Amino acid sequence: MNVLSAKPVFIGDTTLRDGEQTAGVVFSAKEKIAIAKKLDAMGVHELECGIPAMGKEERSTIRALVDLGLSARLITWNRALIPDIEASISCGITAVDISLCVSDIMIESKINKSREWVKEQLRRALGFAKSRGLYVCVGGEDASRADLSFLGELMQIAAASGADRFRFCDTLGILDPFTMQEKVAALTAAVPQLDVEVHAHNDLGLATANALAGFRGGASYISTTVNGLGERAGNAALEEVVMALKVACGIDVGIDTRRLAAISRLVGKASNRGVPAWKAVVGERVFSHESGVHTDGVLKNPANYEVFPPEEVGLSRHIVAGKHSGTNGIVECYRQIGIPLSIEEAQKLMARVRSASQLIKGPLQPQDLIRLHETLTLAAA
Ligand SMILES: CC(=O)SCCNC(=O)CCNC(=O)[C@H](O)C(C)(C)COP(=O)(O)OP(=O)(O)OC[C@H]1O[C@@H](n2cnc3c(N)ncnc32)[C@H](O)[C@@H]1OP(=O)(O)O
Ligand SMILES: O=C(O)CCC(=O)C(=O)O
Repeated sequence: MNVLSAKPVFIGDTTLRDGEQTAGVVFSAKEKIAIAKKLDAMGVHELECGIPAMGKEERSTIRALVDLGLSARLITWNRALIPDIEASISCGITAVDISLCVSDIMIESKINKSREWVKEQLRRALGFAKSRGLYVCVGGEDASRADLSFLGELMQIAAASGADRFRFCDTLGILDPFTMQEKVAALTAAVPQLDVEVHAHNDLGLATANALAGFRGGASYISTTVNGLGERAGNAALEEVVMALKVACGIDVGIDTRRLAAISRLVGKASNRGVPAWKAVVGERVFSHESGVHTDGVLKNPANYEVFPPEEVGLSRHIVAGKHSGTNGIVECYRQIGIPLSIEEAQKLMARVRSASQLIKGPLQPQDLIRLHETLTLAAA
């Protein structure tokens, strides 16, 4: 049992906010409702569901999501501006993320303000939200490039003004997991009274690793999106985070993992961003075996080459006949189409399977296997 398993961990999924911010992606209200219902049914703890400041249409979708009465907490994204928070309240929302730029580069060259302004605006916006009884997460945009002592100061202000948690954002996806763990650990040690969320982007392909590193550093909330959708290279993927916590860290976050493939397909379709066949955890072919040594091992015991059974995430196993097949794999492929083979027959077929696969540059389909089997029978006649 991993030592971390005693620590509570909550998944805050932002497919409907950061996921939809993927350039060119739009979810209809119907799609947002379908995605939210499925995420809720599988046990995701919190859904960041949109940005009320965007306008009437977005607010009407958020209201419809509120009306669903889901078990998951619904939270909206807001700039540290009172009208943004008022727009959230008008949707019936009871939890808000109040976002502030916290790195000097963004404070100076994006919002054209000062650290003092950020501190003051935090007090003002947070004070307003708390006076309206809202659950508040303070979002530290670009926290990974911010001065750590300034972050600590902001977190102290946030805690003293009643914030419920602080979101540490690696907005540009620049951290390595070791640095992520160190930074989050320093902040959770400095301000232990405030829950921390880790929000990791995937610009260097490290989002999932960084999400887990943030958790190891003391974060109790992990921000995810289905399929890792999100700004630029995306966010830490829900399916990767949940399964990595389960398999690599021994932590069950209470999410029904058997529904991961289905939610992945739903979001893939709604976002018009197909899921690559080799996508970690949920790709259609991540439980496909062709290579002789691997297939033989899997047929004897799937645990030889599968980190968890495919059914655990709603997928199934495929044994494929192709260029790298061995005898035992070929016997299995023929067995699956109702043709029992002896080892000698499989050995004879192996060279033909290899050549055919090289010719078509891919795996053999049942009709190809039947045709090759006929050539074998003819040769024997
Ligand atoms: C890292 C992230 O993913 S943060 C989430 C970002 N998501 C989005 O931007 C998607 C939705 N956004 C929108 O619909 C629009 O940008 C809106 C409604 C939020 C704002 O629209 P506009 O008022 O037209 O402003 P515009 O988008 O051009 O510029 C952003 C403004 O917000 C300000 N701003 C940015 N972040 C913050 C913040 N955390 N707190 C306060 N103000 C902020 C900027 O300084 C800029 O204001 P300025 O024009 O006075 O300099
Ligand atoms: O400020 C926040 O709460 C989140 C912003 C965000 O999505 C990011 O910084 O990547």
